[in-house]
Amino acid sequence: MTQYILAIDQGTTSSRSIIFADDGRIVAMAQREFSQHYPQDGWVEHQPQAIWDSVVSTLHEVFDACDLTVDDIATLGITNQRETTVVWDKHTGQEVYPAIVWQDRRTAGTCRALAEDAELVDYITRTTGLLLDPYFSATKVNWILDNVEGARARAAAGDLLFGTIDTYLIWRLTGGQSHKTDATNASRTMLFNIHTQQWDSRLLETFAIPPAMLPDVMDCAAEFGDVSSDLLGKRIPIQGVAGDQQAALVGQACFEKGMAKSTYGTGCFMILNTGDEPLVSKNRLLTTVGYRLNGKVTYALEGSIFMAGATIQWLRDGLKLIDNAAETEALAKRAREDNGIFMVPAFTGLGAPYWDPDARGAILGLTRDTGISEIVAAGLQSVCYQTKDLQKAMESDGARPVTLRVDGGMAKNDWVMGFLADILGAEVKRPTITETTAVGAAFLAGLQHGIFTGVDTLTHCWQCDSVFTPRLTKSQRDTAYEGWKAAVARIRCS
Ligand SMILES: Nc1ncnc2c1ncn2[C@@H]1O[C@H](COP(=O)(O)OP(=O)(O)O)[C@@H](O)[C@H]1O
Ligand SMILES: O=P(O)(O)OC[C@H](O)CO
Repeated sequence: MTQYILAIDQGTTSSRSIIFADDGRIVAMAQREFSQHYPQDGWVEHQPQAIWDSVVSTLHEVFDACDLTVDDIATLGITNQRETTVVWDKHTGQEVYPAIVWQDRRTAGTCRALAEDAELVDYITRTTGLLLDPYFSATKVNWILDNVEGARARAAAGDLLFGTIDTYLIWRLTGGQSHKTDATNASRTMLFNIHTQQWDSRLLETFAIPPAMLPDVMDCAAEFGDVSSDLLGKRIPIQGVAGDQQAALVGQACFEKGMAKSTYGTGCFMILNTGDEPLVSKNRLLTTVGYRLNGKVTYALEGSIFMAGATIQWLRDGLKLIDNAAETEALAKRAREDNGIFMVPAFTGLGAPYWDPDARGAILGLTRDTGISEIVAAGLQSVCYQTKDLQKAMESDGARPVTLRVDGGMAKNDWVMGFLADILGAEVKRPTITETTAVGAAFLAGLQHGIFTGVDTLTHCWQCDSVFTPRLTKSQRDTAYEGWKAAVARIRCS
């Protein structure tokens, strides 16, 4: 008899619930967007209640979209936007402040001040694999405790809990019975020692965070608690959890050292499986937990690009050059080739490997015959050139990606994927199922539940939809990439 798995994918702009059959098929999906709040320049917040409401709505709607009932569901997996920070009262469940989102830069000053201590900066990188940056949860928790009246005293008294979105959802789904996270989400807090797999007491002291606020850290396939029967009418075990980018690594079946995936959504996150050893980057890539199964950690290198699909949104909403993202493909095909136009989409600075927060965007090489097609093509190409930067950084760290699997909204664009293969000089593979984050969460839950016996099951289920093969000669590729590097050099601030 077919077994069914429910996956919650709680992303930055929307929440999805997806039901998978045990052969990997998607049976039904429901999605809800929720509001983004920008209370000040550089601040990004979510209302935890709005996140919760969107999740609960999709949990009901996904059953409306198919013939199954909750009795058909064997297990539940969760994947989530990472780093986003919630602090709540453990007695009332009430958050003390809105969720501070991963994109929020309000703690940049704190990070700059701490960065004067070179030994601390080095300690953070050695211990957590991360860079001292507002992106991660640690300074966000510290900010809440410092800025919400009475919060520090309540935290010291043991009344407040901290969680990333997985933990917050587990807490609410279980009716406040379970305060847990998984090793991938913990590895994005800047409070977690990725070598010992423990919360780090020195960092908790540095960021003045009481240890009692922290969730227990579990494997990605583990017992996280049961969804309370009040919610869906039946208890369902939560048995798989991973941050969304790591869940995509799992969902893309990148289980061998050297396999990489790149997710092209709003931003782009490229993650390379580096096996048992945490490889320390000399090129400002992040070392992170890829997944942890049966207590065994598989490490990964990660490069984060802030503007991927968001560049296309800007072409649509900011410049109004296009009506929808899909149009870009036909326009780019019409663009003059080798036109020497480069767009550097540093709207909020540059991410990996530059980490240049003050850089700002530019379009270079305009001539009288530049038209909309050329500008659109340059926007699409910028995402590929940034991926090339990450590939180069990984290679220079001694970790050449041998396979690149792609997913996310932008991966649907054949022209972009073709150019990506051209500029990387490597094959790019797109799977049939592109909901890879949810696949990863469902797979982890199914693994713990005993529906799947091991990672080999997913390796065999993964199906390729398209392979994009490089067409440019090495010299054409090198010339194009030199042009990109020159353009980036023009806008760098640090
Ligand atoms: N055919 C396309 N060509 C280029 N970009 C696209 C295309 N379709 C969607 N996108 C871009 O992909 C993004 C949406 O991808 P998605 O994976 O849903 O993102 P997220 O999960 O971050 O919200 C949007 O920013 C959109 O501009
Ligand atoms: O929600 P997404 O897909 O934009 O992913 C966000 C990342 O997890 C942030 O690190």
